[in-house]
Formats: sequence, C-alpha cells, structure tokens
Amino acid sequence: MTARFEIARLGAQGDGVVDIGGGHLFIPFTLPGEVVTAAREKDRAQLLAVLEPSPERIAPVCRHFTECGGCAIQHLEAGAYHAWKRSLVVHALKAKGIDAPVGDLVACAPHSRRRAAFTARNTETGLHLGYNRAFSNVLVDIEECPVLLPVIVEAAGVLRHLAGIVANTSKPFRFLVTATASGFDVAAADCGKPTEAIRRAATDFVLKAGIARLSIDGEIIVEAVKPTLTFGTATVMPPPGAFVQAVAEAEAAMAGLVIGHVRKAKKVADLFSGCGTFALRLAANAEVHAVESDGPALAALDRGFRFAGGLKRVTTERRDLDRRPLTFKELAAYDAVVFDPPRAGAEDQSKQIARSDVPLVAAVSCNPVTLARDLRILIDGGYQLKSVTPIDQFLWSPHVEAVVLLEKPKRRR
Ligand SMILES: C[S@@+](CC[C@H](N)C(=O)[O-])C[C@H]1O[C@@H](n2cnc3c(N)ncnc32)[C@H](O)[C@@H]1O
Repeated sequence: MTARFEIARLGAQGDGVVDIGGGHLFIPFTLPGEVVTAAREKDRAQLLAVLEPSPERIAPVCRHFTECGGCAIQHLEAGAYHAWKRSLVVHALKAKGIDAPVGDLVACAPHSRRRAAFTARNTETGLHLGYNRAFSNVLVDIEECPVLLPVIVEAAGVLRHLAGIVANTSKPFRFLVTATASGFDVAAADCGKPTEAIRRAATDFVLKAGIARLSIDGEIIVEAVKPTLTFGTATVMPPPGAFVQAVAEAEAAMAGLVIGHVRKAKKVADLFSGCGTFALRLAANAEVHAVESDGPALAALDRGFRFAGGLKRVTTERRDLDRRPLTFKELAAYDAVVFDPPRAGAEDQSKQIARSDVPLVAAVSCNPVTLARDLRILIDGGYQLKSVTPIDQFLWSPHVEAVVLLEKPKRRR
C-alpha cells in the first residue's frame, strides 16, 4: 500500500520510524521530520519519494548506497550522524536505568577499514564479490567502497579472480579479506571442498599476485608471507579467520582508553583476549593473564609475547568464559580486569566480577544492549561508572563500540 508518511525519529538500525496505530513502521533511507511516500509491507516500507527533505539530508558518498546492504546511513550530515550513533549507547544505558555521562563519539575516517567480510558467488554471469543487498541474497559487486582501505578496493579484481578459483559451489560463500602489514590475509569459508587442481591454481595465483596467505575453512592452502599485525611492541601472526578489530585507528583508540585506566595495575586479567590486541599492549606495564576460547588465537598471542622482548610476563588460558567464567575468588589475584566479549556480552562473567573486589574494570563492547545489561550487574555489585566512550568503528552502519571504565571503592573494614 502506497501512502504518505512523516518520519518521527531514527531507529536503532538507522531506518526512519513512523509511529502508527500503536506500532512502528520502519522506512530505510529517511530522516526525522521528513515527509515521504513509501510502499508499505507489514512493519517496513520502501521509500518511493522524499516530498519534504530534512535540512540534515546530504548526498551519499557511495554510488552503491541504498543498493548495497553494507551501509545504512550515509544520507545524514556528520554532526547529526555522530549524535545519533552516540545516542544508541545513551538509550541502551537508560533502558537499564543507567544515567551516565556518555562522552563524545570517537569518529571513524572513511577509507580506513582493514577487514572486509565479503560474500562471493559463482553464477552464470561470472563470479560476483561484494556485499549482500539489505534483506536479500543478491550481491552488489564492489567497484567502489568509501569505507574500506583503498588498497582493498583497488585489489577487487585480483580478489574476485581468487574467489573464482576457490569457488567449488554455486552457493554464496564467505570471503574475508584482512589487509595486514605483510599483505592480504584471505580466509574463504563454505566455498566447497578444494580439489587438488583448485589448490594448485590458487597457490600459483596467490604467489603471483603477492597475497600473503589463503585459507579455506581454516586450512592454510598457501602462505607466501606470514600475515602480521602489531600490538604495541609485539608482532602477531593471527590464525586464519581469527577475530581482528576492523579499523586500526579504532583499535588504537580503544586500547588507549583501556591502558590509561589500568596504568597503575600490576596484574591484569584480559578476558576474551583474542590474539592479544589489549594483552600485548598492557604487558608493557603489567603482568597479564589472557583468557580466550579460541586456541589458535591464544597460541598466536603467546608467540607474539615470546618474540617481543621487554614485556612483563603474559600467561594464557583457553577457557569458555560463558560456561566457566573466572570466579570472584580467582579474580582476587588481579588489580584490574579488561573484558571484550562478542555481541552476546558477558553476563555470567560480569556476575563474578560484580562479586569481586577488583578495583579497576575496563569493559569493551560491540553491542550497547548487552553492554548495558552487564554494566547493570557491575553497578549493582558496587562498581562506579567513571566514563563511557562510544567509538564509531563501523562507519555508516548501525553498529557502535564502547569502552566503559569502572572502579570499585575499597570496602571499609
Ligand atoms: C570482540 S572479540 C575481542 C578480541 C580481542 N579482545 C580483540 O580486541 O581483538 C571477542 C573474543 O571473544 C572470544 N570468545 C567468544 N566466545 C567466547 C567464550 N565463550 N569464552 C571465551 N572467549 C570467547 C572470541 O574468540 C574473540 O576472540
């Protein structure tokens, strides 16, 4: 049904929201105050025309915008966009009764993302490599992308060719590209079992194209050069497909906040440590115990520590922190805890931290909703919130990171 709507506000996914009949209607690519026509289907509507544009509306920088599902909100001027991103954290905290001062958003520059999670698909019209359209399996081939590092976009042809070589399925598959200090680390997944011929052709191509490494479903097919990342003074070789912060500058901003907060700590527990993004930086000043469920990531962290030199002791422990969080008794050994869980957050771990007397806690999060739930647990356990900093690691998307610093005053005896 086509109708005229007035947009009330921006929703958490970056869509314009219309309050209608006691419910909500979401219209992508619209802005608060705008009057639009749109074709409604259940609780979503497709924008047809903007009749009265917002003064904050700007021209998107990418020609794929609205087609490609990668970006939700390029049509809002920078100041209002930053305010909206920050508000996602403010609202999530408020929903849990946390009325904390939230700092300014740490902005993200265009052309800075070093990790691209592409989808690839072999079709009758050739190999397509790009991002899915929103709510669809249709791929938008990447010819330009103002979010990614230019070196990735410039290599689109080479990467597409490699995806074509490894594709042993007609289904869409994942093609993760990370620009590392020593070249591209490419991790393909679900592209079908590689035959001997595929392995040989892929190896030849990777060596000729100067790509650092290719893995398929976690198996290294060819490693011309070891892909490396630098965390402080340590050099780490991340295992295929391991977690890596998507933007180096956002990672540095998060690490700076965390390190500043725990600088007086002598023993730090780094929970959900990954390959050592925080642990290996923290070890310049403190002994660190890094805990993580991904064994190869921990092995990479450990090797990075051993070859770095000049760091305080770093120990590692493979552990599922959802099933077996560090208990409040175990936490008594530390004077600071850093935790950076996946989107689901760290509910059970937070319950243990809340019961502990660890004086300094730094919570890093990629999901304000689970972060707010976990902070509520910590605050109810006696922690005081010192600062909240939202970080825009995923430019023009609805995702926002945050670093929250907390302290627990010493108990009176
Ligand atoms: C958001 S990443 C952060 C990694 C690291 N702190 C960094 O900045 O690179 C979350 C990490 O938690 C790990 N992880 C996920 N579920 C876990 C669990 N149940 N127990 C322990 N670690 C887990 C993942 O392997 C991943 O390395």
